[in-house]
Amino acid sequence: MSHPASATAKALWSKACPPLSGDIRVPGDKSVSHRALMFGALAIGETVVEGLLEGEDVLRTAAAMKQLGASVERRDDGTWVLHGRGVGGLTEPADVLDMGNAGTGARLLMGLLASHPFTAVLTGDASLRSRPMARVTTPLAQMGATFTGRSGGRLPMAVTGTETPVPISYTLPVASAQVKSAILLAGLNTPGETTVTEPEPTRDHTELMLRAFGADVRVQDRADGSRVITLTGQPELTGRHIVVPSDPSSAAFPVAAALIVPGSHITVRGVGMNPLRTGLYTTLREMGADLTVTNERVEGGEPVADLIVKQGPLKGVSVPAERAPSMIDEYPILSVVAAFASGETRMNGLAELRVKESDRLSLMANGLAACGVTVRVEGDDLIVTGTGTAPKGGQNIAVNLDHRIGMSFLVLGMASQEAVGIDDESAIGTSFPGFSALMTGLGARFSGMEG
Ligand SMILES: O=C(O)C1=C[C@@H](OP(=O)(O)O)[C@@H](O)[C@H](O)C1
Ligand SMILES: C=C(OP(=O)(O)O)C(=O)O
Repeated sequence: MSHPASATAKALWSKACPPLSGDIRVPGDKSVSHRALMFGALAIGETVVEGLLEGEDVLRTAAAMKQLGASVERRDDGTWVLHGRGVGGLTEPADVLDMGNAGTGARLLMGLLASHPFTAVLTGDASLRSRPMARVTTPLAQMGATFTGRSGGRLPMAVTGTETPVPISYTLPVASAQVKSAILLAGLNTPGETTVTEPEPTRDHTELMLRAFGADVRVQDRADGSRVITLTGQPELTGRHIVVPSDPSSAAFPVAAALIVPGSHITVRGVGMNPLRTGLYTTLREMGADLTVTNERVEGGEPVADLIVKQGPLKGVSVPAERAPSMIDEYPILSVVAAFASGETRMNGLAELRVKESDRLSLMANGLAACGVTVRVEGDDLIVTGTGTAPKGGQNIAVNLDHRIGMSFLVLGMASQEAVGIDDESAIGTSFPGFSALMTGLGARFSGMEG
């Protein structure tokens, strides 16, 4: 589905640039930031969040938690302070909750609301209003919540939580941390044990952070690779200090740029290295990338490391479908890197890419083809064949309200023969505020005009 650009749309062009160099840090992790705000709003006492991502998606979650009765303030030093309502203590919002572009914000919030006995209405931008919500409403309805949305289970949607939620045991039909988290968040205000079984492990920030706040969350890894997560309902969550690591999904863009712009050498500091998030980095190393993971440490309970990246020759690889959950948001930028590698890169099992902020599978395939890259889609697989040389470029791409599509094509332009443009730079602010300034600081040549 195509969406018109936002009202604040601003075009941006990217052209071939000199070698990138510099020592940078990217903004905080989006997944961790959403959860820090939601759990802080449910905890008793004060929660202080350092390094919160101040991107549009997360700011929408902050606003929603305020509308639901929590105290959420930003201090002048950039830390965020919450005083929560206690589990089950959220209150009916006086107005619609507008979650903007954020699938994570909307779906996790639907989980929270499912076990609070009042009605709230959720909406979002044209992209979020086109995304499927049945994946969360189906299990949450089993717990007792009622949903009245548009056809196809889409936003705007009224969520009426139940006063008497029942715990469920649910097996995810798709690998989705958002669905898993929505059920666990509903389970917080539900008596008894709520259990989610995931066929393949997905990012576990909800489990880790809930435990840190004081909940009883048990995780069992089964021999067949599946994982069973059990939450004991109605815990008392206690406010805590959270340090948000830099987002590995954002770091992917400067890392990719440094791999393809000739002569580049950069360092990206303090990147989150949760093993359920690092599939891209595994893949890049298999492609022969000169990528060193160094200074591994634990900061604020999360593994982080510095990444040292140098440009060099890359070769095509086959990325197994089982790796998708650990790099689901990184396929757009991987497909750009693949366009500069020698030979075929086959990215297997990307059905979920079709229901992100846009149909990322089609947008990347069509945009890369327009830029002169040999690319095809077979079923749910994306296959990019590179020649080890720079693609032509020379296109203006409609990003369709999708930040990752926008950043991916700007990175492509940094090393292609002709400039590459995007129609809407503002979309990038959902996950990576300051992207353009940070990349320009490394050496990127971005401008409002073609050429
Ligand atoms: O739980 C999360 O924070 C996220 C889960 C993923 O979505 P799915 O659960 O739909 O795979 C990912 O694409 C999204 O950016 C963030
Ligand atoms: C898919 C993404 O986010 P969300 O689902 O939260 O909109 C993303 O950030 O790439």
